[in-house]
Amino acid sequence: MHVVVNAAMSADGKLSSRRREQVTISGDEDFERVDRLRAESDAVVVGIGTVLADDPRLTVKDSGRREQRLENGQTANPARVVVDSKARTPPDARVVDDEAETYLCVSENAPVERRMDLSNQATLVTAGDDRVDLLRAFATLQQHGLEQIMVEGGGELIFSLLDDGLVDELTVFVGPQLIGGRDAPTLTDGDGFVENYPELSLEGLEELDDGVVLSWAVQY
Ligand SMILES: NC(=O)C1=CN([C@@H]2O[C@H](COP(=O)(O)OP(=O)(O)OC[C@H]3O[C@@H](n4cnc5c(N)ncnc54)[C@H](OP(=O)(O)O)[C@@H]3O)[C@@H](O)[C@H]2O)C=CC1
Ligand SMILES: Nc1nc(O)c(N)c(N[C@@H]2O[C@H](COP(=O)(O)O)[C@@H](O)[C@H]2O)n1
Repeated sequence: MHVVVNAAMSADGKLSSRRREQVTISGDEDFERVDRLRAESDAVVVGIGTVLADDPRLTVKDSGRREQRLENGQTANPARVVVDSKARTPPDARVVDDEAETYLCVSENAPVERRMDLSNQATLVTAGDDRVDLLRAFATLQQHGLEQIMVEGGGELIFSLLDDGLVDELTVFVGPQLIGGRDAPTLTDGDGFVENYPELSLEGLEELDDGVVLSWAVQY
């Protein structure tokens, strides 16, 4: 399995504002790059915080790319994965519509009723008692044939994946705005590291739109 985290942050490292509403940070060229990356992936992963905040589709936008996937014997869109311990994904969320297959990673303690409600729309992967055990959940996703994984956020999930040593590459578009706010989500939230900080080795640097795309390999 190969895991790439891709996100867009403001020049001061924020993924969105303190209101936790979706903020457009990428420009057209970066959204094209993101669409290419989605089209090259077997699955696009987000946390439940992102689903509740953004109601994302996580589909490939360009029809030519979807057709190319079909010609390659793949589904038109990559699978979508939501990390959602308590099965809080709303049944009418776009991420569980019929545009693509969806996996919901839940914990053992997710209410049975909510799991039942969602089980017609998504494949449930149960891992962890109260919180999703990412190592186990990702191992199960791999058993389902999902090898090339793109994680889009948010900051809580990205931190945990780094903490568990699951991230191979980190790609960040740094956009030309400042968002600020001590409570605004950053690229890596969670508890934060106090030692054994993951180290990054710079692999690429590209000017796009009015910002820059930085690509790193993660070294544990
Ligand atoms: N600019 C960008 O590129 C992007 C921006 N965003 C922005 O980020 C914000 C959302 O980010 P955030 O609030 O951090 O939410 P996340 O999407 O990171 O989801 C976090 C939630 O995932 C659940 N979860 C389950 N298991 C784990 C685990 N092992 N580790 C971590 N989380 C786990 C938790 O909820 P529970 O316990 O209930 O399961 C947790 O609160 C929004 O404002 C959105 O707009 C999001 C993506 C990309
Ligand atoms: N790459 C990128 N740039 C931004 O400026 C963004 N705000 C995001 N957000 C991510 O994209 C998801 C929306 O996807 P759909 O367009 O609905 O398919 C959103 O939920 C964030 O994960 N990304």
